Amino acid sequence: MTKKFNFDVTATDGRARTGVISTPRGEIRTPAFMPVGTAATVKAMLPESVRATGADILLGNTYHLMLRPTAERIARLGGLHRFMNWDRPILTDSGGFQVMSLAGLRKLTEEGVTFKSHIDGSRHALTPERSMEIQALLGSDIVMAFDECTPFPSDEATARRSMELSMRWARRSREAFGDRPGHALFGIQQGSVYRDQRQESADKLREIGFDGYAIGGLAVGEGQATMFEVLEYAPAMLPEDRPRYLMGVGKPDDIVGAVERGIDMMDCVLPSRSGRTGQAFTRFGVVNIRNARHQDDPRPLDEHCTCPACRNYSRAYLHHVNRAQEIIASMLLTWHNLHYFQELMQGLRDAIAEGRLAAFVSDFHARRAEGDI
Ligand SMILES: Nc1nc2c(CCNCC3CCCC3)c3[nH]c(NCCc4ccccc4)nc3cc2c(=O)[nH]1
Repeated sequence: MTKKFNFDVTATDGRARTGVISTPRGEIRTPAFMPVGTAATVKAMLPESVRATGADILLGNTYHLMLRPTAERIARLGGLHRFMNWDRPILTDSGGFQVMSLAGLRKLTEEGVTFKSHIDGSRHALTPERSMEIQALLGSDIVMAFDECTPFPSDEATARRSMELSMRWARRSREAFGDRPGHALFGIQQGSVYRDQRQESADKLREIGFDGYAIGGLAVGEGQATMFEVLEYAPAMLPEDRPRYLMGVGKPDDIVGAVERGIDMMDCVLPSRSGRTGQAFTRFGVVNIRNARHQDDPRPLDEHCTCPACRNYSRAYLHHVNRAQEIIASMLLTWHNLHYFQELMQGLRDAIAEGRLAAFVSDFHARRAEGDI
C-alpha cells in the first residue's frame, strides 16, 4: 500500500496517454472518468454499484457538504470515506464554482466569497484557507485549490482580473494546504479563451508547484468547438509528468476529444443527472426512454451492454417505470450510464495502450452516425 501520491505515464499515442495515479486509498487508471457524488452520494447508486461500473475515484463537494451536514460533523463521524462507505480515492472540488452557480446573495472580494445558503438562507464564507480546512475535515485524497471559474464570455480585461485573483488564491491554497503526505493538491488553470492568459496562469501554477493541474473555466457555455480550440494548446502548458484534469466534462464526444488532446481526468454530472431524466447513453447515441416508441419494445437498451439494466430489462420495462416515476427507473438508467461512461474510458485506455486511438475514435464517431436507435 503506497503511502504517497504518485503519477506514472504508462503509454502514449499522439498527445493522448494512459497512466496510473497511486494514492494510499488505491490506484486510479487514467484517462479516468470520475462520477459525481455531490451530497456524499452518487444519486440512486450504492457505493458498491458505483465501483461495479468501473469507477476508481468519485467526487465530493465542499459547497454542498459545508452547508449540510457540515464538514465538522462529517469529521466527527470519521470523515467522508467512512460516512459514505467509499474506501477508494475521493476528489473534492473547492466550492467556488458551486457558490457562483447555486448560492444566493454572493459577495466576492480579495478575501474570498460570502453567500447565502440555497438550503436555508444562512450566511457563509469561503476563502482559500476555509476551503482547504473543509477539504481536510472531509479527508479527501485530492484537494482542489480555491478558484474563481471565469464566466463565459468575458472580455480580456475581465478574464485577466479573474485569472490573476485565482492565481493569488492558488498560492494561498498551497500555503494553507501545508504538507499532507499521501494527499494531493491540484491547481486550476484559468484564462478563459485567451491563449496568453492560459500561458501566464500555467506558468504561475508551475511556479507555486502542485501535485496535479486542472483546466478550469471551460464547459461553461463556450461550446465544443471553442473548448477544443483551447484544448489544442492548454494541456501542453501544464507539466506533462503530472495529471491533467479537465473540470466538468462532459458528453461522450467531449470526453473522446479531450483525451485525444492529452487530458487524464474528467468529471461530469451528465451520466447520473440525465439517467434520472430518462436519457440513456449508448454507443449509437442517446436513447430517451420516455419516448412512446419504446413502450412495446422487448429489446434491451443496448444488446452489447453488460450492465444490470441491459442484462435483465426491456426498453418497454424501462419506459414503464420511468413514466410511472418509479425509483428503480433512476437506479437502472444511472447504473447503465455510469457503466457506459466507464466502458468508454476502458476502451480509450486500451486503444492508447495498443497505439490504435485514431481507429477507436473514428469507429466511435461512425457508430453514432447510425440511424434510429
Ligand atoms: N473549481 C472549479 N470547478 C469547475 C467545475 C466543477 C467541476 N465539477 C465538480 C463536481 C463536484 C460536485 C459537483 C460537481 C466546472 N464544471 C464545468 N462545467 C460543467 C458543465 C455541466 C453542467 C451541468 C451538466 C453537465 C455539464 N466547468 C467547470 C469549471 C470549474 C472551474 O473552473 N473551477
